[in-house]
Amino acid sequence: MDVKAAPRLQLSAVVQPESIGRRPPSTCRLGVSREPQSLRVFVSSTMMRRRTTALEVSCSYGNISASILESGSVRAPLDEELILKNRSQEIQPYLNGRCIYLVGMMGSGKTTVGKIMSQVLGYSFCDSDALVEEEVGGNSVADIFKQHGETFFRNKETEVLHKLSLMHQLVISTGGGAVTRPINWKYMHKGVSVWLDVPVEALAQRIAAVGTNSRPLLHYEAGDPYTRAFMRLSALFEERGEAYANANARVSLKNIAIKLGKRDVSELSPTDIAIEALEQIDNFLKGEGGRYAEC
Ligand SMILES: Nc1ncnc2c1ncn2[C@@H]1O[C@H](COP(=O)(O)OP(=O)(O)O)[C@@H](O)[C@H]1O
Ligand SMILES: O=C(O)C1=C[C@@H](OP(=O)(O)O)[C@@H](O)[C@H](O)C1
Repeated sequence: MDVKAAPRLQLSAVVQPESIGRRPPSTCRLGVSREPQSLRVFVSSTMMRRRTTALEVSCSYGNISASILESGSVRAPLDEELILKNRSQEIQPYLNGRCIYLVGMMGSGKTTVGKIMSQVLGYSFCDSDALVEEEVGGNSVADIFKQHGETFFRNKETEVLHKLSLMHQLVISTGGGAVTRPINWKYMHKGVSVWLDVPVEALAQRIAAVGTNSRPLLHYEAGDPYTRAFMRLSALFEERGEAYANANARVSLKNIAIKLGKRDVSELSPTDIAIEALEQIDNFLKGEGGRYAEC
């Protein structure tokens, strides 16, 4: 390899991740260590939160390949960022500004995954629970349940979904029970709905880790946190499984794990799930209305 060519090569390899992010880094430092058949390029920038990403640039007979060795700092590894961006570009013309409604059980990742999707699509993110809380003077969902009861909450949730159905370019994280009222589907079908289908065991693990204070429907069971979350979520899923299947697209974490060769759904990152969500939306939009497309 012509080592004089290395600095130019490093720069193009480094610039690419930034060009697909929101904005360029305010500082960017490069370091190079040279070994016999390869160069290692270390990049750190303030955008990458001052941690270091190492790219390995290797050379054989003039062909150059770059691969990420380690990326502790970037929001998602380079290839995932690219896939996300490509998928979002593919669906934009078909989506045509329609809102995306994420539905799924409590803890299924509607908020976490929804924020990633909204960023990459250039949409705003919105949480229907938070809008209900605003409508009720800033009271938390748990307080609304306590003071006014579930029916009052559900009525407010329906009002909020009605208002949202008149809007565009939003990724909306809906409350886990929004699917139970047919009128809510009338509103959600103004946009594209996506079911995050997460096994109950994984939901229970996530909920047990964060506690049930903000989720009144899970709050009162006795027993250890995992078991009580598991019991309650299983019963709710039994009631609601069919309602979630009204969604236009289904994102099955079990299927993603199989596809990516992971042993368990707990090994999937929110970005893996966002990528699959965009793919399933793509399938739905291009297929003109199949109920949902399997992985
Ligand atoms: N893919 C994931 N892997 C592990 N934990 C996750 C994942 N997605 C979300 N979580 C965690 O699960 C909890 C619930 O996620 P959240 O996005 O709030 O779900 P929802 O909005 O559907 O109730 C949070 O603590 C979140 O950090
Ligand atoms: O499943 C449900 O019935 C509920 C889910 C909650 O939202 P998340 O799914 O965002 O936790 C919230 O709307 C309320 O506690 C009721």
